[in-house]
Amino acid sequence: MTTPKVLISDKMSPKAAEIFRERGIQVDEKTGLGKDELIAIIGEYDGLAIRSSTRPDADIMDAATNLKVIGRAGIGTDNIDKDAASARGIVVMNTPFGNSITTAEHAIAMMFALARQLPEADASTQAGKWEKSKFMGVELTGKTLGLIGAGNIGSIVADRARGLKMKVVAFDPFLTEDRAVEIGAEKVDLDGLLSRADFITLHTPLTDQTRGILGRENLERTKKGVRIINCARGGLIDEAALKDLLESGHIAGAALDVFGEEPAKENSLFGTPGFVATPHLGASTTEAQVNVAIQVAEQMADYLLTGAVTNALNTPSVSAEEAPRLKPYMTLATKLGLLAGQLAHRGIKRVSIEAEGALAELNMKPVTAAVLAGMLRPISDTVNMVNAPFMARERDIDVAEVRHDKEGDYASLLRLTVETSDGVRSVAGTLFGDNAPRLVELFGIRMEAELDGPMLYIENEDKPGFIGAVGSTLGQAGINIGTFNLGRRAGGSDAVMLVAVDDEVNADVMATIKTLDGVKNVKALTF
Ligand SMILES: NC(=O)C1=CN([C@@H]2O[C@H](COP(=O)(O)OP(=O)(O)OC[C@H]3O[C@@H](n4cnc5c(N)ncnc54)[C@H](O)[C@@H]3O)[C@@H](O)[C@H]2O)C=CC1
Ligand SMILES: O=C(O)C(=O)COP(=O)(O)O
Repeated sequence: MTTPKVLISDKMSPKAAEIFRERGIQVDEKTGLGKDELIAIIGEYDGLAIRSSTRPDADIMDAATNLKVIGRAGIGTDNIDKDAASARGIVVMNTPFGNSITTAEHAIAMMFALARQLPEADASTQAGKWEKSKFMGVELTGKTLGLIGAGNIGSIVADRARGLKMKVVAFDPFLTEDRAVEIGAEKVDLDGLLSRADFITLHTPLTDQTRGILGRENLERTKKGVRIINCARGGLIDEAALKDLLESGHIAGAALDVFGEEPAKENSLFGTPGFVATPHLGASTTEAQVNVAIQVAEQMADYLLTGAVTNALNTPSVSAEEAPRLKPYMTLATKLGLLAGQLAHRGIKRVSIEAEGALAELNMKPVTAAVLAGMLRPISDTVNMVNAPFMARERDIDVAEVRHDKEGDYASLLRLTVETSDGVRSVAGTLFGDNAPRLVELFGIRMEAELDGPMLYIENEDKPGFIGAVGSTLGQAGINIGTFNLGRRAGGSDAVMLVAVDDEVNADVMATIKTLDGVKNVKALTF
């Protein structure tokens, strides 16, 4: 394996580079690159470690011909085109907890800043004005804090706010009543929150559903004198409406750490009375930055060196212990998927993926992803383990995973049962001695075959002389046979043959084989 190479393209704690080097990974740190500059060099790298400034999009990923993983030292991944990454098989991972306390503390700091007008009072005092009567504040005790988004950061904010004797109400469609009780918040709908909250703080990701969640209409429905804090993402609030409502006095204060356009060197809100701004500092503490740098570097190094996947947004997790055990099963799964996909004549409607024996004890999600990647490869040049589950869903393929407790004939077995409009057919395989994948059953017929290189699949009536006829047709065409794998349905006249050939079989030879007496179906396969 060649030494993987990682580019760190945003400012990060030196811990990240240190860890990459300790793990034997080459690392370059080049921050502040323009898009074209990044495109010019990204082809060299296997990994890209970023924060929020680098915005990897489809153009950058097209140039990133070796890129296997993008690691976000932080939480939000709205700066990464995840569909483009998935389509190219690039794993996207983040560090979901490393900066959450720090960000929650920033939201609380912003709340105090608004309640006591700290930034304006500071500027005025340092300007020698001593305007004691101008800066009349409000107490937090007894006030209602409305949380929009009660995930990791929102829950920490709720905990701190309760420590300040505030009443916490939360709007989050995914928050259960039990969890609301646990975090000490009352679950409410958005209207209830807008009408009751004295302070509103946002803690959702930026998605198509949350974009503009505090648009003009919702801002107008807030309680008069409300104070609003946004340490989540700029696109959640309508900035123009916020400015109008601050100027009209309906909103008493707003503190934004994040903006629709960043870096926000200019913004219409700047200078508005009651407005407080910080330059996306939510995650900027020494502690949080060390946490996320260590975590992102460890996760990326694990993936590049061992295949272990942690905190990925577009592919199932695989632990460092599981990765080496799963690897041969993934190869088996891909090969069986390829076989099933190549032999399916019509669109696949349903696939059942069954595990027996040792495999049934392992994490099935990556195995399923590998099956689907193999199965869809005949119809897609771009499918891979990362995007295969999405592609299967897009094609309405129903995917079922089944684990069997019972021991079968093999130490482990993987069986795929594929349903198309032509019927239901299954293939099964196992791992032999040195973890070598082997097919052991094809459409209910027992046979043992390695699935490798170009192969010919032939279904025929079981008649004397048939094998010889196939052999001589291939021989006359100058095609060398590697292995001949035969199987026969018990008691019946159906036989199947998988022939490993050294070279691909051309259309003329295929046509000749199709004319042999007893042939029912012929297909050229590749693995
Ligand atoms: N200012 C900064 O420097 C930082 C900002 N952030 C931002 O904070 C966001 C939240 O982070 P976490 O709490 O760790 O994420 P999380 O995933 O733990 O929580 C997000 C919550 O939002 C909720 N949610 C999703 N859609 C919603 C909707 N339509 N309405 C209401 N709630 C909805 C989810 O159910 C979830 O509970 C991140 O996505 C990131 O954008 C995170 C870290 C630092
Ligand atoms: O973790 C997040 O989502 C953040 O917004 C932090 O952004 P940053 O890493 O400070 O650019």
